[in-house]
Amino acid sequence: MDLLSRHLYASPRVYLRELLQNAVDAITARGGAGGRVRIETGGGVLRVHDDGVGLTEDEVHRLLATIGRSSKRDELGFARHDFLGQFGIGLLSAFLVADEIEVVTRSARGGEPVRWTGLAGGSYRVERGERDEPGTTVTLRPRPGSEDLLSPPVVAELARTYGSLLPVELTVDGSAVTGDGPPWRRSHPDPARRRRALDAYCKELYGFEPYDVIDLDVPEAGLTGVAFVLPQAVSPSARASHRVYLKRMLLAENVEGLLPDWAFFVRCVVDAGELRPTASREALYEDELLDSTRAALGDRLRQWLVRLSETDPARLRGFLRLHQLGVKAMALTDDDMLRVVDRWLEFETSAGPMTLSEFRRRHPEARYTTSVDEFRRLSAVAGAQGVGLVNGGYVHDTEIIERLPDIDPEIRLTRLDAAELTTHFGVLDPGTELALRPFLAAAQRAVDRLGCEVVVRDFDPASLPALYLTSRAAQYQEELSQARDAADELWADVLGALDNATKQDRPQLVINHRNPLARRITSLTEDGLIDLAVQGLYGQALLLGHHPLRPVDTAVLNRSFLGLLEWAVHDPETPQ
Ligand SMILES: Nc1ncnc2c1ncn2[C@@H]1O[C@H](COP(=O)(O)OP(=O)(O)OP(=O)(O)O)[C@@H](O)[C@H]1O
Repeated sequence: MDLLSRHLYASPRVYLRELLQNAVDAITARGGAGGRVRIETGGGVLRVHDDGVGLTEDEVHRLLATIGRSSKRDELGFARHDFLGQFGIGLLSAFLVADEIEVVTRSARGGEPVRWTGLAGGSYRVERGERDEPGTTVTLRPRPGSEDLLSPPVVAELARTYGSLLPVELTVDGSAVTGDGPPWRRSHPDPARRRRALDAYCKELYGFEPYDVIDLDVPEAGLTGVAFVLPQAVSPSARASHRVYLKRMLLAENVEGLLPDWAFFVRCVVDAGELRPTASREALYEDELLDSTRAALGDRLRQWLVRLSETDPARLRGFLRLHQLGVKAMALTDDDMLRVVDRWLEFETSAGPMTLSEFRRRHPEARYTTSVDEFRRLSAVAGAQGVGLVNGGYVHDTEIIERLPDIDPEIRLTRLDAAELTTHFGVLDPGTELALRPFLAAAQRAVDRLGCEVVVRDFDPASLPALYLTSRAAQYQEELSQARDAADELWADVLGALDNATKQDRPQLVINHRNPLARRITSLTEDGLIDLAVQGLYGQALLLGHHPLRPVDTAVLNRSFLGLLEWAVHDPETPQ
């Protein structure tokens, strides 16, 4: 008894739910229509009266006095469809708040009225009861310490919470608790007024005005309800929970797992006839039906979005601004969603914010980067060479871009290899090239030990003196050599063998011949100054491109900065 009554339920507040549930089931068993449940709180006791089917003395012994017995299962032990209860333990929850449960009942099938008194210790007695009409009255006297839970305001609140949508007439001390049933099933003169009523319902429940309201309907689960679209962005990792009624009795206000994980941008209220509760009635039982219901609800949200894209693009854009992460997550597995993203969601591109489909129209051979840094580094340069660049560095973006051929095999958006940009840069004419030979040799010496190669090219934007480019192969080389430094001997050997197998492909420092300062540097003749200037260009290109700085890079940057200062302020009288 202790195990069942104290360890199964999260809170003693459920006692009222269980009593209500039994009363409603008894009314259902009697044929349903016109049943009434009255709760009374006077005189320091709680009374729940129903005009349901009642119990004969025989049934009292069999059903009330035996834990785990229930009239609501069939011969094979399956829950009978129409009832809320099934486990035969619910009444015990009354022992959470009382030491004694009294049931006075008279069966609609005849026989004398009976009084059953159950004690928390496990014993019970059955006597003759007093009752004129068929039905049942359950009486609880609060255990010291539980008075509050049985007090009039708390009882009224609990009755409202659990029972306000029940299909019977329910009153607490004479005031009606039940009304017109689920708000989403009430009839309204026109859709606008219905929408206003549902907005108000959402506000009352969740405290927000919904961005939109989506009707839900999953016949196989006997489910109807509404999804309220949140008017504010939420973290996709926050588990969305929903208000679930089973056969119009509240199951819980925070049920998880009713919708697919990606649907974090809605809060739902649903009533389902066919979904099953766990024994504590605080969560949904994970079975195939819940699985398929979840999929069907996901489908419903998806259809809503696709429809919105066809009928109200402005509203869709507003929605996407709020909830793009959820939509992108959907697009990873869903083709329709991917089309919505392709057509409506703006990405960061070298031509400013733009949808992928629009961007592809303008740049049929566009490229994408897989990190924000790489995009920042190269978008201006790529843009100036006429190479369209999309930033695939934000959450889900690369995966989305790479999935585009699934909706159209013609789509060509390939990953940028920074080294390929140099193929768009102009080479110098042979005369200039020849004249620069001595400078190039000195420049190469200046950055040789930094593992980089110097070239001079002619490219836009002219304001950029130099650009540091790492090809993918060069990045791989760099990672390999860092791993080798950090690895122990065995792994260093293995990694070393790998290193030898790949061809040397070094990062490039591309000096821009179109930039006036860079051009003046290429005409320097003095070795010491070339050293400082080229290392300065190197450091500046690293910083500008947000490349990671190794200790050796920082040292070079320092050295060139101080050296150049020295040059700038040196006294022409003293030899350098
Ligand atoms: N108000 C009532 N009127 C008629 N019968 C009742 C009433 N309350 C309880 N019973 C009988 O007592 C049985 C046991 O009730 P109990 O609440 O323990 O379990 P249950 O409702 O069958 O299942 P669950 O544990 O899922 O609530 C019920 O199956 C029902 O036959």
